[in-house]
Amino acid sequence: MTQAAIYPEVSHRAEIPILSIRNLSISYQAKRGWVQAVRNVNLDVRMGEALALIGESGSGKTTLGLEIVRLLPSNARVPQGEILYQKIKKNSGGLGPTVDVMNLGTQALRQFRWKECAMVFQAALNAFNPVLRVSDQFADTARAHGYKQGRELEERAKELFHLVRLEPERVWKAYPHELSGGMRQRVLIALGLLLEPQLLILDEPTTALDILTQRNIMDVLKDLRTQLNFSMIFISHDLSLAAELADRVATMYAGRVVEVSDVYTTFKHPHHPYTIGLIKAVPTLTTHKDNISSIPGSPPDLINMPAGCKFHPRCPLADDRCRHEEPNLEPTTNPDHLVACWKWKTARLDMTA
Ligand SMILES: Nc1ncnc2c1ncn2[C@@H]1O[C@H](COP(=O)(O)OP(=O)(O)OP(=O)(O)O)[C@@H](O)[C@H]1O
Repeated sequence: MTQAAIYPEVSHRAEIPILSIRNLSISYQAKRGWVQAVRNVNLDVRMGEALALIGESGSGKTTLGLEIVRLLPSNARVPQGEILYQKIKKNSGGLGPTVDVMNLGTQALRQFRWKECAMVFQAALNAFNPVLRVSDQFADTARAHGYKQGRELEERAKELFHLVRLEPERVWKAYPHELSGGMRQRVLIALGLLLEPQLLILDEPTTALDILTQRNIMDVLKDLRTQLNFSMIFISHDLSLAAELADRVATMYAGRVVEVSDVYTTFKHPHHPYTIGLIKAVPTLTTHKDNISSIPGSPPDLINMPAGCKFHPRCPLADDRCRHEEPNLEPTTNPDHLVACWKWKTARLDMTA
C-alpha cells in the first residue's frame, strides 16, 4: 500500500502530533566539560506536516534529529526528556499506541528506524558503501528490516526512483561513484522512503550541492510530500529553503527552541529578535544591500553559557531581566505561535523601526 492511503480513518489529522518532544536535554562530553547541545526542548511534529528546524551552525538541530532516531554518538548523554511517537496502523490508518522512543529496546528500535522514522543526512557519498551497487544497498536495508526481497523489492525501489526523478534502470545497477552528488542524494531519499516511514528527517539535504541540483531536490521533496503524505522534519540553516518547504518553522538558538509558528508568521511577523535577525540576514534578488544586516557577535560557548536569555549578548533589546532570567517558550496572542523572549510584544516593532 502506498502512503497516500495512510491515515484515512483519522479526521483532523493535521492537528494530531505524530511526535511530541518533551523537556528533552542532551549533552556531549568534551575535554573542556559538558556541551549542552539541546536544552529543555518541547516541540511537536504534526501528522502530514513539514516542520523546518532553523538556526545557526551549532544550535543543536542535528543533535535533536539524531536523538529522534536514537543515533547519538557514545559521548552523548540524555539526562531528561521524552520523545512520544504516535503509531498509525498501516493497514487501517487508525491510531495505534503511543511509544516513548527513548524507552525502546534494541528490537523495537530496529522496527522504529526506517519503518516508522528514517533520517537522511547530508554528504550523501559517505552514506554509501563504495563497493556495493545501489541494488545491493537497498537489498541490505530491506533484509535487515524483514522487508520484501527480489523482484518485489526491485519494483518498489524503481517506483521510488521514478518519484525522485531518477532513471530507474540505470540507477538500480549503478555504483555510488557513477552517480552525481544530486543523484546520490535522491537515491538516499528513496532509500529513506523504502519502508514507508511516517516521518522523514532530512538534515541539510541540499548542502554541498550546486544551486540547480539544490532546486531539483527541493522540487522532488515537494512532489514527494504531495504524493506520499508523510511528515517531515527539515533541518536547514538556509531560510529560503525552509520557507519554501515548511508548514511550520522552529527556530533554535543555543540548544533551545526560541520560536515556533506557521511558516507565514515566521517570515512575516517573527517575534523573537533572533528569528528577526536571521531573516534580515537573508539576501534576496530584490533586497537592497543596505537592508541586509548580519547578527552581531557569535553564538555562546555551550560549555559555559551566559546567564539569562542566551541571546542577550547579541540582542539590541536586552535589558536587566534578559541578562538574569531565561524566558520559557510561551504562546503569544496566537496560541500556535510560541516565543521564548521577554520582549516579544515589542521586538518586531523595535527591530524594524
Ligand atoms: N560528538 C560530539 N561531541 C561533542 N560535541 C558535539 C558533538 N556533536 C555535536 N557537538 C556539539 O553540539 C553542539 C550542537 O551541534 P549540532 O551539530 O547539533 O548543531 P547544528 O545546529 O546541527 O549545527 P550544524 O548546522 O553545524 O550541523 C555544537 O556545539 C557541536 O559542536
